[in-house]
Amino acid sequence: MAEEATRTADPVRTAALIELADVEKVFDVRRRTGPLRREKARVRAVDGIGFTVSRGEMVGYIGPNGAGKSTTIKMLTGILTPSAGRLRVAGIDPSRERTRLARRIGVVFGQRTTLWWDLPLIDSYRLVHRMYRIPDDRYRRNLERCVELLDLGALLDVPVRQLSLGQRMRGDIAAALLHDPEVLYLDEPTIGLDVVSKAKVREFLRDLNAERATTVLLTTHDLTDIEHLCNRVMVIDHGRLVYDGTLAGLHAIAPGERILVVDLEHRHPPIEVAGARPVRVEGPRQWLAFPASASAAPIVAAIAADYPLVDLSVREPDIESVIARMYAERPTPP
Ligand SMILES: Nc1ncnc2c1ncn2[C@@H]1O[C@H](COP(=O)(O)OP(=O)(O)OP(=O)(O)O)[C@@H](O)[C@H]1O
Repeated sequence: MAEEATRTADPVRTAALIELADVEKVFDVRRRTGPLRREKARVRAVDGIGFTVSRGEMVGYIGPNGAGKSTTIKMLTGILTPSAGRLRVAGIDPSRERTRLARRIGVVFGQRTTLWWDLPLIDSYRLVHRMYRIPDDRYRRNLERCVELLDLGALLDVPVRQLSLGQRMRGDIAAALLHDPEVLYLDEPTIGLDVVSKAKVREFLRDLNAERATTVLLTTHDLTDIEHLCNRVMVIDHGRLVYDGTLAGLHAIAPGERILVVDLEHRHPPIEVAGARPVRVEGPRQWLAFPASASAAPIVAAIAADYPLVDLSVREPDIESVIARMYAERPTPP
């Protein structure tokens, strides 16, 4: 895994658009230690991270809650200044030249909107047009393209606060792209969206990357986002980069399990079938775990042959459990 983690620090990769070397971010905080007592403490949110991302890459940046993902993204946009280390985006030091960098990057936060809440969607785009001083023809071209591909036509005159979460997210993505950024940071872009909206957003991002070679750094708790979009994934834990490689490689390090949820006609003792183990029984519903790398088909066929099957579904392991398993298998860092 150490090899994987250093793979991208290769200086030969010259087309690096995002570069971090030994980057740290330390917060000084005051903690309550009693009714009237407060103590100074230091939180090392990012602890010596180094990686590079080349032009046109789509990279997943994942890790448990509090791992340091948002802090990294905030440093990459210039909102936060690193406590130590070197950081460049498109050759620019983000915290020193935040305004210049803003013309080269786009940012979308799934949990927050950058659109004007009370204004119709189109007015937000007009404001972005002026704020970024986007040439008129370029603005029109980009707007038309986003409206068509993100299906925004019927929404342009609707105040943002009346949009559904999925509509708002598509609106936010368009706003982040009107000035043709080279780098797009996406923080949980599919959180809370229904299956159709998720698919739409993913398809749009894939096309954007294919057509414009936009570099994308994506944080998400949804493994399917990574599966559909990223051939590289970086895992951060306690402020340190603990994995940098393919998603398949991550699964291989943390051989997870998938869960088969089986609905039978009636209550039944735990199902016995080769290749899966029963993990839970609740009335007529049973849960069986099987290796993520195995096919569900033979297990499903065997159950259908021997049990009164009504319905079934397969659940992917959530990213937290994949990562948790991965950590359980690796030695604790010094
Ligand atoms: N402004 C701040 N002041 C003090 N501590 C902070 C601040 N911002 C973040 N932290 C701390 O830094 C650590 C990393 O936080 P960060 O928000 O980067 O994690 P994250 O990986 O984005 O988590 P999540 O998935 O929950 O969003 C946490 O311990 C957090 O409490």
